[in-house]
Amino acid sequence: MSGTSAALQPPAGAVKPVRHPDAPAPGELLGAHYEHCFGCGGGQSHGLHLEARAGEGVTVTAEFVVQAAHQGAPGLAHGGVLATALDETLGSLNWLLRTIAVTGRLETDFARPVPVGTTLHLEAEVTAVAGRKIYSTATGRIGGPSGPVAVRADALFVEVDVKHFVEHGRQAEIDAAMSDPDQVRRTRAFEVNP
Ligand SMILES: CCCCC/C=C\C/C=C\C/C=C\C/C=C\CCCC(=O)SCCNC(=O)CCNC(=O)[C@H](O)C(C)(C)COP(=O)(O)OP(=O)(O)OC[C@H]1O[C@@H](n2cnc3c(N)ncnc32)[C@H](O)[C@@H]1OP(=O)(O)O
Repeated sequence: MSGTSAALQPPAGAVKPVRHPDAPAPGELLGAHYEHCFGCGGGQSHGLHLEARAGEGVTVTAEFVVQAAHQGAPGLAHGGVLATALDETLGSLNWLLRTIAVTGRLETDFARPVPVGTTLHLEAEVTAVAGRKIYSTATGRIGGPSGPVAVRADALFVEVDVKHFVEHGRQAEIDAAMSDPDQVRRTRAFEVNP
């Protein structure tokens, strides 16, 4: 079962998501939203290095190879790391909406153990939008993109202003991000709403 809690049921009046006209084309790699992101950044040696790709509509696909640093039980991925992979994949959907949003709620099902060395094939889509609330769902499959579902999640992301990060982040990292032209360009790409 998944997505059963009332908090993840879109309210009456929710609408279908609209892909932003300047969204990356289907098939395009999205790249990291922040170099030091544990999910997608290249600057975290034990991070997930998850690579997400734009799909059709408001969908993405992503891959994550489970490393020894990601174990919970011997030779098996830690559930929290798998939840992170789902969260990161769901978060990358915001590239297609060109909206900055953070995870408010994430409900995860763990259906099969995931051994170290496995490639987790993820796919995610936005199912509904209600004001600042973005409803989405994701699956992670093993053994190939059409293999059995090992993990799945339903989520509610909440749209925020870039001020959210500037006000809450530690000053040293905020200063470094704001003085990095590439980071500023990437963040601005989200600020233009339809
Ligand atoms: C140039 C320097 C800047 C550098 C920035 C760098 C990059 C920026 C670009 C992109 C990065 C974007 C995101 C990161 C991407 C990927 C990482 C994966 C995603 C994450 O890992 S991200 C981290 C984990 N995440 C958090 O760190 C959030 C902590 N949290 C909060 O910051 C607040 O909690 C917030 C903002 C969520 C809401 O606060 P708020 O005050 O803005 O709004 P409010 O509470 O009014 O909620 C509005 C409506 O959402 C409903 N709602 C809220 N929460 C709910 C819940 N849990 N369940 C059910 N409904 C919920 C309310 O019920 C209401 O609904 P209604 O409108 O119907 O009343």
